[in-house]
This record gives sequence, C-alpha cells and structure tokens, in this order.
Amino acid sequence: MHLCKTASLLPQDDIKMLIIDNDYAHATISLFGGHVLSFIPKHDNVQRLWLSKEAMLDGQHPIRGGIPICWPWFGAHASESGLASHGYVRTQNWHVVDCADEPEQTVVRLKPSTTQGEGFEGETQLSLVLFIGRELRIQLVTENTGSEPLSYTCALHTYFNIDDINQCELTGLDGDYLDKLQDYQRISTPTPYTFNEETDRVHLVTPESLTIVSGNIKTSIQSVGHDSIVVWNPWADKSKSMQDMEDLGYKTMLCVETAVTQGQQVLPGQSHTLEQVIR
Ligand SMILES: O=P(O)(O)OC[C@H]1O[C@@H](O)[C@H](O)[C@@H](O)[C@@H]1O
Repeated sequence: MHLCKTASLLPQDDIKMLIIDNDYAHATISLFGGHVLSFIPKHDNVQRLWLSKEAMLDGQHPIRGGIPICWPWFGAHASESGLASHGYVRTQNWHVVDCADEPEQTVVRLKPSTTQGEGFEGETQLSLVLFIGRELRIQLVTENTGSEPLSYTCALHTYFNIDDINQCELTGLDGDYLDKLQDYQRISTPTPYTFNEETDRVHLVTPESLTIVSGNIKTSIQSVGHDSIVVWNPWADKSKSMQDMEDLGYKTMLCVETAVTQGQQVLPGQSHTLEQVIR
C-alpha cells in the first residue's frame, strides 16, 4: 500500500515502525502489537507517552509502555489461566490498511493479521484508527461479523509520561474502585487522588474527562465506549522484579486505561468503538 506523505516505515530492532511527522505532531507506532510508542504534539514538544528503557522490541514479547492494545480480554483470561494476560493482539503483527493526510491531522488505520486465537470464539473484524494531530485520538473498533452475539473485554492500556509519581495528581475520578491488590475490595477513591504505593485499581465509572498533573506535564484524557478506568503503577518492588522495566521506571509513568472490564456485548452485524483522546 502507498503511505501518505507524512508517514514513513522504518525498521528498529526487530520491529517495523510507522513514523508520522506532520505539522502538528510526531508519533511512532510499532506494527508489532499495533502499538503507539510515542506522541509528541509540536505546540509544546512534550512527550505524552512513557516507554520503558528496558522494553523488549524483539517482535515477540509485549512492549512495556506506549499504548498496548488489550483484546479480546483484559487482564487474566476468564477461565483459562495459562493464556496470555491482556489477550493476544498485542503480540501480533499488524498492517497499515490506509493512511491519509487531512488538513489538521494524519489518519491511519491498522489491522492485526488475525482476530482469532485460543480462548476466544468470536468472528470479528478489528481495526485501530489513529487520528494524529494536535491531539491523539485512538479508536479500537470491533465488528461482529459472525451470526452469534459477541462478548469481550478490552483496554487502551496507556502508559502516560509524568515528571514524578510522588508529585502527581489524577483528577476527574470519584466513587469507589475495586482494588486488585486487595482481592477486589471496594474502596473509596481518595481526594486528592495522589500516589505513594503500588496501585492496581478498577474504577467502575465512566468519566468523559480526566487530567494527570505532574510538574510541568499536564495531560488530558477523554474516553468513550468504556465501562471502567483502570489505574496502575507497579511501584518499586514490582518494577525491580519486572525484566522489561528499569528499577526506577515507576517514578515517571502512570497507566490510566480506558477499559471494558465487565464485558461488551455486540450483536451480529454491529460494532463497538473504544476511544481515548490524549491532549
Ligand atoms: O504486565 P502486563 O501483562 O502488561 O500487565 C500490567 C498490568 O496491567 C494492568 O492493566 C493490570 O490491572 C495489572 O494487574 C497488570 O499487572
């Protein structure tokens, strides 16, 4: 396929990278995983995404950082514990279906090589649509092409770049969350929402807009088509235990994930779009 003018394909390590460089932003997308690794809007030149210095770019392991695509399940598989966490499309090769330069953005559509895999019965078409301009809009579109109703979970598992987790506040969430570190106990969201320990929380709320404020970096996040927001930081001990994360990596990242954790139903012939907009 012909790439649009603002796009180029470059090999890096064992992965093909799609680079978008237009008047508004610079972005890097790994075709392994359909995975956005970097988004820098040119009006402020601030990197919005965090990528681990130890990330494995070998085209086999999931990439630690950027925006992993979790699909067709989020977290552990519901019944088969041996299957990969967060599904199988983040470790698949994706390809560019089309790419278009518009006046204020570049629009890129990617598809994985297959949507079928062990642990999932659905017949589907899956696309990732990226609108890269002053903001990054990312849409994960699942179409049910089979004759049976479909149910799945998914997430845009974004790792945000922050100055310092100890001086970071997340605004826009309230109500209770389910604490994955305490057997899914229901706990009330702190105000202000700041961080001083390992955090792995499923907020069963659907705010349209959230903001992460940390030093000079202020990132706004809008979500559509979700049933939850997941907030994750592995903190010190877990970072040390993870091969693909530098020991102090947890200090400069916060995952705020636009997610469907409760199960999305899609009727035959219908589709569902999970969307996150990052400014
Ligand atoms: O190491 P992975 O599979 O990329 O997952 C990272 C984290 O992802 C989060 O979404 C989960 O809530 C955590 O439980 C998990 O540890």
